[in-house]
Amino acid sequence: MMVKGNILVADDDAAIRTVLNQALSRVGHEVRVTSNAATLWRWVAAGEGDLVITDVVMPDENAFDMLPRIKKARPELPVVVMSAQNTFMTAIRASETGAYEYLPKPFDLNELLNIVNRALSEPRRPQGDAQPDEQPESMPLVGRSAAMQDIYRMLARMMQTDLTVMITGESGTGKELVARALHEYGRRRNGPFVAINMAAIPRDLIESELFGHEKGAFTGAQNRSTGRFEQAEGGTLFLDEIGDMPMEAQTRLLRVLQQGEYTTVGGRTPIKTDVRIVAATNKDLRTLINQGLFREDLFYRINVVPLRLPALRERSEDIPDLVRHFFKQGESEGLQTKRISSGGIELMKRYPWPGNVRELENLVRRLAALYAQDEISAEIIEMELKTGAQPAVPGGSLIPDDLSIGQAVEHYLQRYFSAFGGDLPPAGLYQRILSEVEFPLVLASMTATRGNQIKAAELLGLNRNTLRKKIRELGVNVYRASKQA
Ligand SMILES: Nc1ncnc2c1ncn2[C@@H]1O[C@H](COP(=O)(O)OP(=O)(O)OP(=O)(O)O)[C@@H](O)[C@H]1O
Repeated sequence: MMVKGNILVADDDAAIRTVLNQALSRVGHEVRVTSNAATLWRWVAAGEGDLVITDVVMPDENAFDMLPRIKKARPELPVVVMSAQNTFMTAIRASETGAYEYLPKPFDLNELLNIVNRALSEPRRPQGDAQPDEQPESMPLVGRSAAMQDIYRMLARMMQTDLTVMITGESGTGKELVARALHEYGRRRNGPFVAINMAAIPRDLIESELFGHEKGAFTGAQNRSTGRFEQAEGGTLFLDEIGDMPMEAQTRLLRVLQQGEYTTVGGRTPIKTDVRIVAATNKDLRTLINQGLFREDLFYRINVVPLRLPALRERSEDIPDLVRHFFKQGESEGLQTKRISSGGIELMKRYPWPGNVRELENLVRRLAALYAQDEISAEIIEMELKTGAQPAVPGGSLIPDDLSIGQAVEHYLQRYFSAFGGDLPPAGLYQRILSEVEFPLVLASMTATRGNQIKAAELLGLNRNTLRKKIRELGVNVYRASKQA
């Protein structure tokens, strides 16, 4: 159902005013438009309008500076903020200053109409306190692609809540970074952020790590120990690789989520807990549920807000920003800042990045550390990316079809050594080359068996546990198709 309202529009761009005026009037709203902040403020102060749509940067005032005043004068007036500066911080500021919704420009008119309709039909209540916060000097998340815009908006919304967030995405897409941002910009920022990686802890110790144990609870438990839940009290607990959580620990976790309390291993007294849970996985939990390895009821409890981080190849337009960001980071640690030639950037945009942002970060650091020249040429990028390139890349392979594996490696090594002139490459070459061959091998086998580890192990002639270990070490990820968000 469409609710009609009186809408105030402020934007110094006449074309946007016209478009909004027409679109909103057509569906029956009353619309008033202005090109400046002063007029908008006059209307708002006079009690006019049921909803405001405003641009951020206007000639006389920035909407973010005006928003606290609007919220103070008219706490129930929803304000939709539009901006062409589509960064993480814009979304965060919009949310912190109490904007109803943030829309990166260019926006979709239908989306805007939906937001307007939603804002006008929701029961009126004041949203979020305006808290004029100091701007952090650096942004935690880099990238302005449409895919990242969606993430920023979702994050901005989630920061004002304590809802459980479930982050999915391939290895290296920034799941941990996002979990930290949720904490550091959210309302629990003054509490602790505690991270625990289920894949990195021996399975039989996970329960005790999470919930703590009493003295003598099991062999080797010589003292009482606090768990991560207790350490995270009042803050955020990040459960990384939650798909690797053993069943018993899952049962305990479910109880915490249902009842807000838990007992330590070997303990009797229930302990109340106030912890926000953020979980992450690069596995498809639905597959694990089907295999009986993950509790379905727990899944529904933690999948309250699913957030799917895009793979880097789905947002290759962010690569130049990321490259600049990582060179700058390296610079603050004493590495040389460099540029990558436009041809080099093009190659990087076509590369599939199986290790996602982490792989890109490593490459940029390697370039900063290993090469003397200011501008990194396309040839160097081609050579550096070559071992990771997979034959079936859309847009063309970098390796000729008729090359054997041995020839390809030989070819790579020749160019690799020559890139160092007379010097030797860094130590550890044997393992590096082997794992670069292992990666595509394991990935191809897992893809061919559609992620079935038993079949892939058989195909490779490896023990299942060995394969599991390799998958983890190499960061192989085959659950590409799990679209959830
Ligand atoms: N949008 C981004 N902007 C800047 N840096 C990023 C971004 N995304 C990821 N990174 C960087 O890439 C690296 C990998 O990110 P992170 O560890 O958060 O990934 P992950 O998805 O948790 O990986 P895994 O599943 O392997 O644990 C980190 O160094 C992180 O700082």
